[in-house]
Amino acid sequence: MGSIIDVRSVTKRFGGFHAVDDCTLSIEKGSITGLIGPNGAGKTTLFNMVAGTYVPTSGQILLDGEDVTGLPAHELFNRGLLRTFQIAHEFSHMTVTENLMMVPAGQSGENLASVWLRPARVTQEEAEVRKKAEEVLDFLKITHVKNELAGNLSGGQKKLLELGRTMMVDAKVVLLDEIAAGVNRTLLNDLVSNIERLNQELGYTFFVIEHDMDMIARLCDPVIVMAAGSVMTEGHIEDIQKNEAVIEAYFGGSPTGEATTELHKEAEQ
Ligand SMILES: Nc1ncnc2c1ncn2[C@@H]1O[C@H](COP(=O)(O)OP(=O)(O)OP(=O)(O)O)[C@@H](O)[C@H]1O
Repeated sequence: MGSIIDVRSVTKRFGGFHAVDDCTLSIEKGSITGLIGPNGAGKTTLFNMVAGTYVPTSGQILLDGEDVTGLPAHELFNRGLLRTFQIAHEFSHMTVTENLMMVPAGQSGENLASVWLRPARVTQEEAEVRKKAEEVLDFLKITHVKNELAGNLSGGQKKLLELGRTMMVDAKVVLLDEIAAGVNRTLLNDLVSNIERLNQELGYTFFVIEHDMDMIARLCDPVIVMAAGSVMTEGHIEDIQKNEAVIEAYFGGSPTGEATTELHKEAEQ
């Protein structure tokens, strides 16, 4: 199918420290690719560069074959690359439907002048956006909470809403950052199946940073392992969990051994 994201020899330095160091990887179109690695491996820094939050010190990032190195997040958004964020505090006072409806408007640069000058167009657009929000709620099976304030949702429902926000625009690739954190197992199942449906039915590509190995094992293929700022290996999770170098990297990177225990636990199952 070809790649949708290509990271070519990307480095990010903070002072003299290489948080990401000559990193090269590709995300295949239509895949759900996981990114794991011990604490401090550079996963978040890499994500921040792919998502347009940080500009690489050197190297190149391509989105669907086009050079997007250094483009800010809103331009990447317009090209179909989205990242899920926690619902910000100010949005927690808005309903679930309102949270969904503000995604396209907030990004298209709709301003007060255009609202005054072209009220008919705005009304029609609003009706279309509301319809889209209803379709998203239906897809995610959360219509029953559409009038609930976002701040009142459970952790898992908030994650579904975050996922829903990516569906309000035509996403090509979605970056998921620790989406399983704070979600109970039942809602995690809903989350996993919705991500799989978005992938299979709507063709979304997902790039996922996750510490929860259960989530990675169920969802991601392939899995990329980062250590010390660059890619250590890539493959199926079963092979990764048996890889001695990966286990060693987890031991070295995690003095508490927590991450390693997670990795072993999965390998033993
Ligand atoms: N803004 C920054 N300024 C200086 N150093 C930074 C900055 N951001 C990250 N680092 C350093 O870069 C390294 C990689 O951090 P990063 O957060 O990317 O790792 P990670 O793999 O996401 O780790 P974790 O799994 O713990 O979230 C760490 O040593 C971190 O301290």
